[in-house]
Amino acid sequence: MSSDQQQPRGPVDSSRIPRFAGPATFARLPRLDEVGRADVAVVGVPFDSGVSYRPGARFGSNAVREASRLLRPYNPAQDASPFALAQVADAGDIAANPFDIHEAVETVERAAGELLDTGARLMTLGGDHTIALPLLRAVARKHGPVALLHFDAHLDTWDTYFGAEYTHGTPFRRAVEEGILDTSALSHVGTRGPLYGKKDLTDDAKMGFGIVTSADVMRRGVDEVADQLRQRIGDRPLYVSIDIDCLDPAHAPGTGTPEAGGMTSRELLEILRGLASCNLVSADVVEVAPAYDHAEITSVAASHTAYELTTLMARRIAAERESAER
Ligand SMILES: N=C(N)NCCCC(=O)O
Ligand SMILES: [Zn+2]
Ligand SMILES: [Zn+2]
Repeated sequence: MSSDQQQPRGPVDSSRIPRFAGPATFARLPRLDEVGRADVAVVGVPFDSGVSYRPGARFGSNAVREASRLLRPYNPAQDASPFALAQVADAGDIAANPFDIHEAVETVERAAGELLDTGARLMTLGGDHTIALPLLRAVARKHGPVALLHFDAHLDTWDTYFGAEYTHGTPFRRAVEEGILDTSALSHVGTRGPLYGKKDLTDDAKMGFGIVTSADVMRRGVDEVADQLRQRIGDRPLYVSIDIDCLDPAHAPGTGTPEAGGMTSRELLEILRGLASCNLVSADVVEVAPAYDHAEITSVAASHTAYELTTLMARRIAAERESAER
């Protein structure tokens, strides 16, 4: 860090103020309005009007914030202190219309674009998976078509539900149609469970997606999977979208469309750590529905997932700053 730069303001000191006291921001970090600008803006999108089964992900953003109180400032798995490497701040919530999906999608795209215009990378806490589409639109407006790494039990490349084009099962088909994804670097990880027909898979492959199923992760192991993903992504601008239902219901019961046979939270976190060299430009963690959770199992997993993603972004920001100063 050059001497003229201010040190980032980190989390509240949990040895002085108990971590269960005070309002919850992500990881007890300052609010964006307290620090002015951020390198990584953690933003909530409490929207779940695009779900096909159990509702409730609108309460996910705040559940993840609450569960993130126990996060600590040093990440040993990545040997990095993310909140010292970069200014990470909680940007609050994007208020989207729960009764009008088209309007909500526009609101999320506009608000995300405004945050990106400040130079921040986004760590978004959902909300249901519908919100990935406007987030990708905003990111692609800045970076051009991006590589996508999508962790999910589901493909989310279906066409419509009840005639609706914007739902949590359709964001990535829309994104491919709109040309905002780099179709040479699209991967699903954690895929499993029953489909409507084989065509779901052939359509998905035609769009350019590669699939690493949850069984592949178990058989091949996390290091080999991460190596393969890293090779496919290269140095392209990368967006990572994590549907918490990529985890087994034992690791993430609090979600709207659970499927048996999923990854463990340990596998997810390890694969993410294996992406350390990638140019992660923004990310989301979605589909946490706390009403079906127990003992914060799901929101704790989601908060640690967001912490690993934030660490990846902070490390990349620090590396870019160093190479610019050289
Ligand atoms: N994105 C999530 N979580 N689920 C999509 C499931 C769509 C369906 O009900 O077929
Ligand atoms: Zn899913
Ligand atoms: Zn999904």
